[in-house]
Amino acid sequence: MDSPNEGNAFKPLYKFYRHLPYETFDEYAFSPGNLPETLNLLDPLFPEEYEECHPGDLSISRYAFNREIIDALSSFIYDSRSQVEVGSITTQLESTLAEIRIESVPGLRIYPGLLSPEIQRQLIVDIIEEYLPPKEHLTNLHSAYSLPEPFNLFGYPPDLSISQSSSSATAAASPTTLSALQSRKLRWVTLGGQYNWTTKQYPSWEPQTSGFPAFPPSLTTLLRGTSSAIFKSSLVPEASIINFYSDGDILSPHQDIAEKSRADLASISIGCEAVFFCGLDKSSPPLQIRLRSGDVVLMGGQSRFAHHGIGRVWGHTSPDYLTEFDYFASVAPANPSIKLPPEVIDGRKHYAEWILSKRINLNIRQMRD
Ligand SMILES: O=C(O)CCC(=O)C(=O)O
Ligand SMILES: [Fe+2]
Repeated sequence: MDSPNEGNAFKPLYKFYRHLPYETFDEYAFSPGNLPETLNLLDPLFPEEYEECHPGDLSISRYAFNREIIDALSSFIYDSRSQVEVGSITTQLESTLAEIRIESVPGLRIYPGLLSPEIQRQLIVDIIEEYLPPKEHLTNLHSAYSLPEPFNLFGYPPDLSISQSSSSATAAASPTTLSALQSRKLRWVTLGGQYNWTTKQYPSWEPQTSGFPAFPPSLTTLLRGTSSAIFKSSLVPEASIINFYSDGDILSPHQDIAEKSRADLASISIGCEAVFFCGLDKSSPPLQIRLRSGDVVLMGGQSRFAHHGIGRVWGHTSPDYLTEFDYFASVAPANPSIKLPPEVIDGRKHYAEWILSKRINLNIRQMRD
């Protein structure tokens, strides 16, 4: 058995980033040459800075956003919400799309800022209003608490009391409030094939059988579209874990190996900034990648089973286009035939404030070949 610290080159980096002020992190990202050798921070928006210190380790491709790409990205909004303005998605036509590959972690691909502000806002609305409420979509809270049904994170007064679940074997969960769930207690929700965190397995039943929540169609549209137009990836989205992070949170190093497929894993970042660690083995310092809202990371090839984790999240670093209330008021629901109850519409005024200090990560997986 591995002794936890021996040969673990990730550990000192967690320690380093833990108390690093955001301003210093930001400075380091612009001057990786000034960093101690183990700190090779890659800022995907400015890969040339990194390339200067690690010549030959990056390959950077830049493409113009063409019609096929824009159509693929906007179909996420168009398909389900036919009348919605596409806004800045079309302005992306004038910009370029970067794909960054890293020699030292083969198969890893980074697409900085791929998802437009519209898509990010849509995802936030869908997560709160479509993905969290169904009770089949398990969260870290279900085993400990009796959650209101449907579980609308902002659909009830914040002081709503949340009692311990009767089946909860743990005395650890004392009664709490909705506002505590919003601020730190909600850590993850699972979509599609429900990963079991205890057995570390996916269920053996097949999609389409009863009790198996369908993978959200809107997310499938987004992933399929981008996979064919941009990623050239065969990923079939079947299961997703959505992580909710707050200021200072980390995610310990791990490998995602429960899937019986080598298909790429797609990972979307929304909200606050983070540093992502990724390396093929634990005994060498991992690559450290600055992740911002709208960035997409694909873990394919050898990197699919790489060791990775989140070194730290910095609160209050979400972009302005997510933190203004007005933007959320106008987002249509994924399913236009569902009329939103007034308390959900009213609750939207809290989304912008919530995302100001949150990082959301959606990682999307194929369970088996
Ligand atoms: O938050 C991230 O970017 C990574 C999340 C992750 O690795 C996981 O949920 O397995
Ligand atoms: Fe992971």
